[in-house]
Amino acid sequence: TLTQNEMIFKRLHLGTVSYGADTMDEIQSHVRDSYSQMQSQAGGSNAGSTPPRKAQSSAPKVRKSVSSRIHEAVKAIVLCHNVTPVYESRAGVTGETEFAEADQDFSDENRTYQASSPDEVALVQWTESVGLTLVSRDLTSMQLKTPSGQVLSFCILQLFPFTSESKRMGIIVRDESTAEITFYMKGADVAMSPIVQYNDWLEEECGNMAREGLRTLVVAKKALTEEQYQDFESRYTQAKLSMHDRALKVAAVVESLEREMELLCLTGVEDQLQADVRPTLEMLRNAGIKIWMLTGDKLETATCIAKSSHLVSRTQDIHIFRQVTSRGEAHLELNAFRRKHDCALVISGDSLEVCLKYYEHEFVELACQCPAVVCCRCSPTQKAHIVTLLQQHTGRRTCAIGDGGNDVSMIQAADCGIGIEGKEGKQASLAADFSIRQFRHIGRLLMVHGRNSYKRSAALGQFVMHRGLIISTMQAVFSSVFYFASVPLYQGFLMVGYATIYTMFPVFSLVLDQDVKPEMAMLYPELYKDLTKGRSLSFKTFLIWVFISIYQGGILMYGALVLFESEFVHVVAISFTALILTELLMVALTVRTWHWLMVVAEFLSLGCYVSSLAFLNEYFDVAFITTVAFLWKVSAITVVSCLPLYVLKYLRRKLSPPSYCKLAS
Ligand SMILES: Nc1ncnc2c1ncn2[C@@H]1O[C@H](COP(=O)(O)OP(=O)(O)OP(=O)(O)O)[C@@H](O)[C@H]1O
Ligand SMILES: [Mg+2]
Repeated sequence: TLTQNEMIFKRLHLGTVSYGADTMDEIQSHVRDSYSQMQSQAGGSNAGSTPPRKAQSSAPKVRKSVSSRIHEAVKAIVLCHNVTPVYESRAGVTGETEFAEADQDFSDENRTYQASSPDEVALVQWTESVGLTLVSRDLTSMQLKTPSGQVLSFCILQLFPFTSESKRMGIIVRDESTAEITFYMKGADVAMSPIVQYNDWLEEECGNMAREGLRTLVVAKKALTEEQYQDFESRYTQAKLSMHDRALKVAAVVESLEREMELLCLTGVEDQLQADVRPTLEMLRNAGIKIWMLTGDKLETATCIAKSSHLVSRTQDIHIFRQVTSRGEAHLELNAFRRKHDCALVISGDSLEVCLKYYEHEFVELACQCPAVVCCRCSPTQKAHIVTLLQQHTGRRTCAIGDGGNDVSMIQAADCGIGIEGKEGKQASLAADFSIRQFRHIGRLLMVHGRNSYKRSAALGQFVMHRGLIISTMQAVFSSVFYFASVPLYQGFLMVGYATIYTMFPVFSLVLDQDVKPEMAMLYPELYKDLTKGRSLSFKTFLIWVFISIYQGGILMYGALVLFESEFVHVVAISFTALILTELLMVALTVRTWHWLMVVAEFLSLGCYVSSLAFLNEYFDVAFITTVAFLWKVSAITVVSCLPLYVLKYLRRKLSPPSYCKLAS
């Protein structure tokens, strides 16, 4: 999520030799050599009567040369994936798509690779750069092009797709020219190391690469004889047809194949940080947001990314939670961690599982005190689990940000899910509440839009309630004065007008209100801290508004009754006019920054009301409305209902100004 997902192949390690960016041309020449050799061999044997298969197997097998190992590794990388080359057909432009397909125009310049995993695309792109190109793929076959332009065809017999749980993927292919069947597999080191044959370098080299921030993948192969494959296939089909525990049985059959595989190579792919990740994380931290990084990556890679993104500052201590498997170990590790202070925590998914099983409460409590937490090798379900756990234990709001399919469950578990749309597809952004294109946009999303959304919804919600409650209070007072007679105070169009054109525009214009300028909100993320206390819309503010509504409703009604004129219509005229004015003034009181549309809305409402007086002679006595007595009575009542609030607001501003006011001054 923090990285661009634009992976670049950086390193290939074969156990004894390692190739970096500057030695890639060596690989290229090795690949070219081995294919030209094969071609000449094949050509020679074709002339004779020996089948090509024989010619190859008779090659010296004693100790594999570096060249052949490179060749094997590159071949494995180019075959073991789920990538499809796609051709931007130029014919498509002229409308001759069919022709282009029949033509099999595998030209290099209009080929792009498509896959759900950007890692795999990087690997296949790299093999293209060293000479072995994947030119086409369909459900059952793959075609490769060698440096000399020859096209090799492979039949895909089985494909075991990648899942975040298994952390590996496999494929069984048959070479069409030699009929050799090979099972290739690649995956995370934790998943692969129990599978491959004994070796003494894998773990160490993996760690070394990961510490540089590279994403590592282990590639292995296993040659299968025809009989072995047939046996496997029959068991596999049977397992797939079974009625009970199908997933388990299928997994068991596949596992039976994943044994003693020949380790071919270790690949390192670089994934750079996105733009502005550091300042964005900094901003979020200043805003009082606690950040947890949950990733499927290896511990070392994750730590490296956490450091380079300044999630953990350079000077900060990092506590790496050791691998634990039992209750006792977890207890010891937790105690060791408890003794450290102000120290970032890095923990792997498996250890986390154990800790949560036995010491859920203690662990969450300790982890919440950390300035930063990194959980690596998390499965998607674990990510979601952590989110729900934090919600339950801290009672805080959680926001989950993710960019891949493996983040969907976490995004859905969080109170607010944010998806980043990009190289890894749209799954995350489709599952999310908000979708952004880059991680850095989250700053503005929270600080500006989040702030406004919260403040405005709070203001609008409470105001709509106030508008309804004040008129109900007036009716209640009116009825009670007249011995609970069921006489409606306002009738017909007065009610309709009150709810619509007289008060609608100013109240709704509150959605344009903002307390802080966007630039200010971005510059001082500390302002966001106030919001996290949830004070804009709480029981307290609700009751305050209820109180205001009752006070104002009471004043308006009693005022009108005290200044009672001989006729009932006068009470209605005075109280209703005062009511409309009160509403408009209250909106003006609530507004923090005037937008020109708000001013328009206020005057529009007032204008509507005044002009409609001409038609309201059914309810009002028009002659009375134009008198001075009417005007002063209305003004007096309005002032009594609104002035105290203005005074209170003024005093509050002076005595305990909200933090944004301090900034503005
Ligand atoms: N296509 C693949 N084939 C084989 N192994 C893979 C493939 N993609 C990823 N892996 C391995 O599986 C591990 C877990 O992958 P997963 O997608 O769960 O997380 P991630 O992509 O590493 O991290 P993040 O959670 O940040 O997206 C990876 O670290 C990698 O080692
Ligand atoms: Mg991923």
